[in-house]
Amino acid sequence: MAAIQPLPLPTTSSLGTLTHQSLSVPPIPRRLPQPALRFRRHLVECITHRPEISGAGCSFFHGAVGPSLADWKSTCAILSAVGRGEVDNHHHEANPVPAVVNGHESAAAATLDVVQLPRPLTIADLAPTPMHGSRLRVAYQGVPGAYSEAAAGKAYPECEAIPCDQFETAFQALQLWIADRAVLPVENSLGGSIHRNYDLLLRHHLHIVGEVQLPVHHCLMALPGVRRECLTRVLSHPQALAQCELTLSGMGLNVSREAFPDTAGAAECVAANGLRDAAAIASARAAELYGLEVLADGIQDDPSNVTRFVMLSREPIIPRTDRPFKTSIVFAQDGEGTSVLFKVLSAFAFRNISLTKIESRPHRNRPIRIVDEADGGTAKHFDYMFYVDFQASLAEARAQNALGEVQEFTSFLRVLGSYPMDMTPWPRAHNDDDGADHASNLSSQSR
Ligand SMILES: O=C(O)C(=O)C[C@]1(C(=O)O)C=C[C@@H](O)C=C1
Repeated sequence: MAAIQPLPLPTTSSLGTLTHQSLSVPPIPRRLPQPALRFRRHLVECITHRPEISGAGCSFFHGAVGPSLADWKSTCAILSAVGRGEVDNHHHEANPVPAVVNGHESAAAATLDVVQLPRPLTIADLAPTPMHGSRLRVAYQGVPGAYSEAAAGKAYPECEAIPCDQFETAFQALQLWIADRAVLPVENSLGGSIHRNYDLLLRHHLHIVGEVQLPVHHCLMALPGVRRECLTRVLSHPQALAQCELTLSGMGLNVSREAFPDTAGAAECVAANGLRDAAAIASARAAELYGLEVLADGIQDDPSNVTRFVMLSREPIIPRTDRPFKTSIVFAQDGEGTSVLFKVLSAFAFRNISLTKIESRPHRNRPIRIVDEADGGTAKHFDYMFYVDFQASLAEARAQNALGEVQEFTSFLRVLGSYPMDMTPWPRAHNDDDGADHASNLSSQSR
């Protein structure tokens, strides 16, 4: 039987972040080990069995990262060493441990040179809760210091936050049991909807089990000692750049805007590359983590800037009626023009069910419908998928009746989840009601 060698972990600019590539596992032959499988086995083992990786002091799969850039880098060094087999690899060579995720043998077990016979299910296989430890593993997009990491911590206090390079990676990590939950942004009060996640929600069969609303408070940060006059560019997530556009222009900076996959990644880039002409827009925590100095605090165009995140799970929760619930659905219209939409919306209006959100996305399987076929099909209608959030629990008869009616008018209807509303009281900003105060406070901080 061939000995299984540890594989290097993926190297990206943000070491330790799950990448989309690292999750794609090719089809499994019956006997031959494959690099991707060995990597996945190694990755799964990192998460489940290796105290030096998953324990305290290592931030690879954790929300809790040491306070400084040095902590983060030493973590990366440990991980690279583990990847190269420099740390504790006797364990791998002599006695390969079957990779197990939540009580299931992972696909990596198929690499062993033995015939795999089906084994009977045990009670442990049926348990929906994690079997690997007490902490829930929550996938988010970005690197430590990203707002999404904070949202994961708000949604699941004490969780292990797993950084992922793309939204798609976070969906996959959950689907492949590498994570137990995912927390992903869907809309921002200034920037609007995060369309990519709406499309991904439709493509994956996961369930919304909750929501969190996170106040987003942006800082402009640069290397210590860099002055505002030296800046020629500002790096950040496009949403963050959009949320600060007016303020940035008002600050009189002559800077280009450069998009990054996440705000904390932009801060890390400024720090790691010693960029003295660049600033990043990110959280105060990112400034602290990557050793940057805050030049201006609270630069979002609206002091009560907030991003709404959804919490995803492989299993739905059972809807209840003892507290306010929201239900999210997606449907395709099945008829001409806007009358279908009118009928669908009236199903909710007649039952006094409030809608909290409506979003339309191109119907990817049928983006355009030709009408007027008799005349050679001149007129084209764009076809859409509609996403609607309404304020009721699926356990309520009025919600069930409304959906029954919606089904009559639509060709496709899916419930994405019925989940408790985030009812956390809104923290009132000290200068909430006075935009002028906000502006003057800003300029004094940024001097
Ligand atoms: O870049 C980050 O820090 C993120 O968590 C992503 C994200 C987003 O996708 O909207 C989340 C919250 C803020 O609205 C800005 C960016």
